[in-house]
Amino acid sequence: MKTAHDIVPPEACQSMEDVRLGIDTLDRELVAILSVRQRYIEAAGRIKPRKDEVRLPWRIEDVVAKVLAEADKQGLSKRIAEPVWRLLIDRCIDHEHEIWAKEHNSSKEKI
Ligand SMILES: C=C(O[C@@H]1C=C(C(=O)O)C=C[C@H]1O)C(=O)O
Repeated sequence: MKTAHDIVPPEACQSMEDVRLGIDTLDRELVAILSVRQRYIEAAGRIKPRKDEVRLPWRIEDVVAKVLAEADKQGLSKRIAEPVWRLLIDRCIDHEHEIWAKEHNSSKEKI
């Protein structure tokens, strides 16, 4: 399997095959990273004691601000980064709610 080390750098691409191989390779890495992010969300759902702490507006803004600062440093468009992260966080919070409910209902059953 090709890795990020084998692909043609974007500026050196000469064909759509080069471009698509680069994108498909990076997408696999993004999926791997996002699946680890999802596991941190699952840990949050397990650790947070209260349901009303699952969505914390101050932390959402903190995450987005850090992402936008990094996007600026690394040359990622804010017009791509901001909506992608806001949707990602929104879906992560839905997932965290599901985990929170499972974790907290099953611990009640044990009592
Ligand atoms: C993981 C957390 O829970 C939520 C999920 C967030 C995320 O996906 O980054 C950010 C804010 C939280 O409402 C957290 O509070 O840090």
